[in-house]
Amino acid sequence: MSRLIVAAIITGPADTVLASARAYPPDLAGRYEFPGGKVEPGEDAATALRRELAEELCVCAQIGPELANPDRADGLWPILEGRDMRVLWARIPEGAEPAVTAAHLHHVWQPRTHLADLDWLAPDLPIARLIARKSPPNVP
Ligand SMILES: Nc1nc2c([nH]c(=O)n2[C@H]2C[C@H](O)[C@@H](COP(=O)(O)OP(=O)(O)OP(=O)(O)O)O2)c(=O)[nH]1
Repeated sequence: MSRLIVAAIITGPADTVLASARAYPPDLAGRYEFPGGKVEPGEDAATALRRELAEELCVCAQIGPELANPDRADGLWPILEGRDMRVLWARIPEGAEPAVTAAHLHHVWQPRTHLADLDWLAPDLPIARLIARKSPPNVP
């Protein structure tokens, strides 16, 4: 069975959200995604996401509630290669700038209401559109 992917909606200053341009594979390079990765066996979604954000962005994130897919009872989002993705809101310390590591070419803090204007991985566009219409929750 293919592994679940978890990804973060990281909120930033002035009502922005972090979008990360993938570095690989070549056919996806430069397209934006929500940073995250595969859930390892034995991890829950929040633990996996904290680990992925520490590894890929070198940030210590607080993980908040899920942004469930309104069209599916399990709340998961269908993504590439027939996989499913769980999407969670997240926050990083004020002033922290995510590092660019091997996974990404760069990151942008995109105004939330214009999130869908970026060139997202195709499965992420409906997620970006929903975020643009939603007020972010409080992430303690
Ligand atoms: N992280 C992330 N992956 C996404 C998103 N949308 C989407 O279709 N995907 C797909 C792309 C990849 O096929 C898969 C994630 O794999 P990955 O390669 O980023 O995961 P990883 O960091 O754990 O893997 P690895 O390269 O270290 O082995 O999910 C998204 O918003 N964020």
